[in-house]
Amino acid sequence: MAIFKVEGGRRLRGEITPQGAKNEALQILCATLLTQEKVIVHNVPQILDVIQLIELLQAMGVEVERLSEESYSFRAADIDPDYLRSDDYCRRASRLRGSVMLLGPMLARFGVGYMPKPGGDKIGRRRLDTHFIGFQKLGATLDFDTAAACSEVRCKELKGCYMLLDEASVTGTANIIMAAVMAKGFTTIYNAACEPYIQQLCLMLNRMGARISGIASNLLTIEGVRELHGTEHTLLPDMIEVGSFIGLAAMTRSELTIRNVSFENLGIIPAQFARLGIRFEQHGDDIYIPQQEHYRIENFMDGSIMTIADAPWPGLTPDLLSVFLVVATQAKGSVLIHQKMFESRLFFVDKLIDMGAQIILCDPHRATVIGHDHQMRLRATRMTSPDIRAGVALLIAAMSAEGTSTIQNIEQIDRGYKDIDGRLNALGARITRVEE
Ligand SMILES: CC(=O)N[C@H]1[C@@H](OP(=O)(O)OP(=O)(O)OC[C@H]2O[C@@H](n3ccc(=O)[nH]c3=O)[C@H](O)[C@@H]2O)O[C@H](CO)[C@@H](O)[C@@H]1O
Ligand SMILES: C=C(OP(=O)(O)O)C(=O)O
Repeated sequence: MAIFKVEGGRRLRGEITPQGAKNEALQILCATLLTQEKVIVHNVPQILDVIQLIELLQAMGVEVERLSEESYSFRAADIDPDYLRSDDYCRRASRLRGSVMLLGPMLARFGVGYMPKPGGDKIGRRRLDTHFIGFQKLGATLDFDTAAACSEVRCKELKGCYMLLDEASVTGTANIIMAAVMAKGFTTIYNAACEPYIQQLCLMLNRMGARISGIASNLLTIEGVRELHGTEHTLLPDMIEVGSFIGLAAMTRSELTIRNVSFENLGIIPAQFARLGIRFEQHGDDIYIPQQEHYRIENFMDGSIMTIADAPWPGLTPDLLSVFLVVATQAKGSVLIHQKMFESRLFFVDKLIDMGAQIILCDPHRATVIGHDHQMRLRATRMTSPDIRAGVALLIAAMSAEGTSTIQNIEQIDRGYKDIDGRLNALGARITRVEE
């Protein structure tokens, strides 16, 4: 188990380029199972979740070739569906959330898929109803083996249909799309998630020969085709990393340029940071954040206290609320952070309170933050990273704090952020990785 020792109070300076997007990578890598031809993927981030998914694909029989540091080719010509019943598969698949998206492609191509309870962040209930109801509507049967805690989906032939999803689940939508691309006839998915990563998946599938229309909206129509072919795909920059770096720059009063952010795919994220009073400039596809001593949270137009809340895309992604929360602790003014989707994602505020932040956890979903306006520095402490995003929020807190903090369980951060210590140290941070 490794820990970070973080020397706080250092200002950073320079340029940083976001990694390829974690949550897009997980969808795209699963989609490579949909064809026996070669699929080349560029900008693949070297993070734990992605590495584990690549290893899992290899164990399933996918030929994987690393073409360069961040480019891979995948060829799923010789898949053994029976391997998915093995303990080895269950052990590997249950390490990450993204493995749930193996189900749709397996069902589409081999008529069967198995899934143990997936891993991922422990941030509250994370149900899979949307996935399974979608598969059932397409004609699959679902069996749950209680003893093995494993679900099996099976079908002879998938048939297109109309479905209105009970919620705009991101991985659920991706899974149903991948199942439907080779189903017979037309599938219509209403209340589909439509975030850029889903758009990217649809664009890639269309390049492979699928017929998906309505991309970028919440109403997708898919005309099933007999087979899909190989293609090449480049992952978008990780918008959660971009947001984390904006927050980091503000909190540590640093001057940073974030390169090649794909601004048009950041949606409401930059505007929400602007409402916290953080200034930045868009230079082409870069974001420049000048050094700023203070940032003042806006009120709503009627004078009431600002709320920052998550919502399905094009609303604000829940994955950035932990970063917004930590950044607000040094803003001027107050804000209510409302995490609507997950019920256990705000508990990490206890640590921030220990560090001297003024936060009231109103209930599991809402926290009120009263900013210090940098009049009082947070105090260094020892803490544990509970999930990827809280982990990075605690890292940001530690980097702004007075003294040296220790962060345990940094594997959680490594799941989603590539070489975060090395990349931030190159900008002037002092983060030491220690194996314990
Ligand atoms: C591997 C991956 O891509 N993980 C992301 C994916 O997880 P994942 O696809 O698992 O998350 P879902 O979109 O299914 O839903 C997340 C949670 O939000 C709730 N919910 C969802 C949709 C909705 O319209 N209303 C609502 O309340 C669900 O009940 C669930 O509790 O999307 C989440 C929501 O953006 C992100 O936090 C995760 O990082
Ligand atoms: C919740 C997240 O990841 P996962 O769905 O993989 O647990 C995340 O990326 O913030």
